Amino acid sequence: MTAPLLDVQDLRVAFPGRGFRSKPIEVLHGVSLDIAAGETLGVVGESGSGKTTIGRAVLGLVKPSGGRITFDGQDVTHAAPKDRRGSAQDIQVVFQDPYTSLNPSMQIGDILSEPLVVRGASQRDARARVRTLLDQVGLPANAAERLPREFSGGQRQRVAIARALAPEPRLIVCDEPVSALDLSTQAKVLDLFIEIQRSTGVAYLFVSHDLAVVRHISHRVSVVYRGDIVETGSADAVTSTPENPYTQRLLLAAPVADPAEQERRRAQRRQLEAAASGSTAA
Ligand SMILES: Nc1ncnc2c1ncn2[C@@H]1O[C@H](COP(=O)(O)OP(=O)(O)OP(=O)(O)O)[C@@H](O)[C@H]1O
Repeated sequence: MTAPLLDVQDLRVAFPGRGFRSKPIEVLHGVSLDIAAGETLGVVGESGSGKTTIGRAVLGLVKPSGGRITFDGQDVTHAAPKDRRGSAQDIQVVFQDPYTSLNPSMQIGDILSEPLVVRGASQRDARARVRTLLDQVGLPANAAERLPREFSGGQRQRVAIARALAPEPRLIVCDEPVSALDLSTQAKVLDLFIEIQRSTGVAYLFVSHDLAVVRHISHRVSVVYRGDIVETGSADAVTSTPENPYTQRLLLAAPVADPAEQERRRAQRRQLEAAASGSTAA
């Protein structure tokens, strides 16, 4: 078996407690996951379960208190982004909110070319790469001379995706990248992620609270509950016939169009909750 591109073993993260002399609060209690080159792992769970913290640890933005993160064979557990030799470029991010993640005073062309020029590309090469990137994410070439505010939410997210793609990463951490978009725009942006993966072979760590979204985009799915991964499997298995009671409840809580089906799920969920009361989900 080939080694995974990203290997996270027994990851623990603790944040400082609030009051003076209060103990650190552990929010990840030993999370293990791996992602192969070109694969999408969906990470799903309710708000506060620890999904974003997993992504931030992989990016080197929070310090693990235990465990090990290996990227392409290199131990990056304690390396801040600037100390990560090759992998600083190799792991990029797309955040949830395209309204705040782009510098409002910079033209799109500069947002996309700046990291390339910093890495030594000539202005001419950077401009050519910007044209390719805009085309890759379905934006017109003249977008380069415009400001973020001239674009819709979906288009801004396309710019954020182009920015992540600029250094030709091997992994993109996608943190709820479609949650701020309306449903039809969500579908288009998800399809764009899939198309980009087919053409570039990039892998995604795709964080979302929405099972339907992770089902659409992921090869495999890991379910996080209160800082632990309680189930990992193929996207199809986890999102249609989950084994873990917490995943079952998450699935039953997902909105469905048919009111009768909605009521059936509500009743099933009540049963599961009654059965789970007094025990843990894992
Ligand atoms: N910088 C921080 N300092 C202290 N506590 C934090 C910090 N970041 C996150 N937490 C806490 O860690 C836990 C997990 O948060 P995290 O943002 O990873 O969850 P999440 O599943 O991504 O939730 P959401 O979907 O709401 O973003 C939460 O209890 C949160 O309050």
